[in-house]
Amino acid sequence: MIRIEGLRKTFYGRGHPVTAVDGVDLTVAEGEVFGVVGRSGAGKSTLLRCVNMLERPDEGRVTVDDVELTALREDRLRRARQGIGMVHQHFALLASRTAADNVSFALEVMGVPRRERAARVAELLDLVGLTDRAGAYPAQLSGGQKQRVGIARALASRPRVLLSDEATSALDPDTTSAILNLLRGLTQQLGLTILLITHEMEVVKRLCDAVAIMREGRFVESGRVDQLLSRPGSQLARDIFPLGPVPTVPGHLLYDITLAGPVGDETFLSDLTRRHDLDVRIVAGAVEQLEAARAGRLRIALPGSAPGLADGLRELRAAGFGVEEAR
Ligand SMILES: Nc1ncnc2c1ncn2[C@@H]1O[C@H](COP(=O)(O)OP(=O)(O)OP(=O)(O)O)[C@@H](O)[C@H]1O
Repeated sequence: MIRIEGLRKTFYGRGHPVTAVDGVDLTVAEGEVFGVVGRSGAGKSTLLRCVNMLERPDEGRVTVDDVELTALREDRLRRARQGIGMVHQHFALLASRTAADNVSFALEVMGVPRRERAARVAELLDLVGLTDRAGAYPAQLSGGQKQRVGIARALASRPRVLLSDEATSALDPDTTSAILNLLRGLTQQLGLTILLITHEMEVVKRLCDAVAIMREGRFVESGRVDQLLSRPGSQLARDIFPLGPVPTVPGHLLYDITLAGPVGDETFLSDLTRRHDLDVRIVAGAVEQLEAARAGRLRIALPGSAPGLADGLRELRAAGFGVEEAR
């Protein structure tokens, strides 16, 4: 549904040129939620803005729903953009218009006749669960309600693709959770494809099927969440399940075990004890049901001199667990 090939964008301001996006390839399948995560300045916003061509890339191709946007002139591009909705971190609502009128304004801009607008606005507000606040102004709405208006407005043109720029970053955890549920529901209900940028691991956990970690304009890791988590040395696993500083446990060696996908089974601990006579201590850990898979990481301490140690670790790796010495 979205295909990005060899994308590059450099800004030439005062001082050094900054290559914000430095050769990115990305495919998002229809109905998939793809998250790009990374710290501030990694190039996430620039990448997103290149997808709807608010920013013209210097190199590379962007194809959305089989239309190559990078090949279009401005007039055709304007039409193609209607197939791409955009949700913003700070909602970008018009303060002088009610929730209903904010959504209606998007329809007006698209040239939808006045007599059709009211019914469509009602339908959109219902979709985001905001029918009872239709007449409220943005200042009278909570952050979550404002974002619901933002989402309704983004869906006004019946887009097949939604771009989300930190949609939940300004919201508290409960509201974030409700908005993530709403977005997940919309992918199922409307068959939407979502490309989102975020710095919140919660968004990856609750919403994303696939993810890319962006650093200095490049993807350092990308793929389906369940597959990335089960890859040895996965940065994503470390980011989602941070285990903190490594303590010293006298006489023991510490290992970080990653469980994901089919190996969501924690009986391995009792297996290590029973079959290899290892005294296992759990030092830190978290296991959760994510949208993409059941996954987690455990830091365990094993006696360094135990005869069964090498066999036990070999067996864990053979069973598909990620096993690394804790660092
Ligand atoms: N219009 C611009 N002119 C000059 N430099 C820019 C412009 N837009 C972005 N940059 C630079 O490009 C780099 C990437 O910025 P970008 O906003 O894409 O990163 P980001 O990962 O989205 O960060 P944040 O989450 O803070 O927005 C930064 O070094 C930024 O200063």
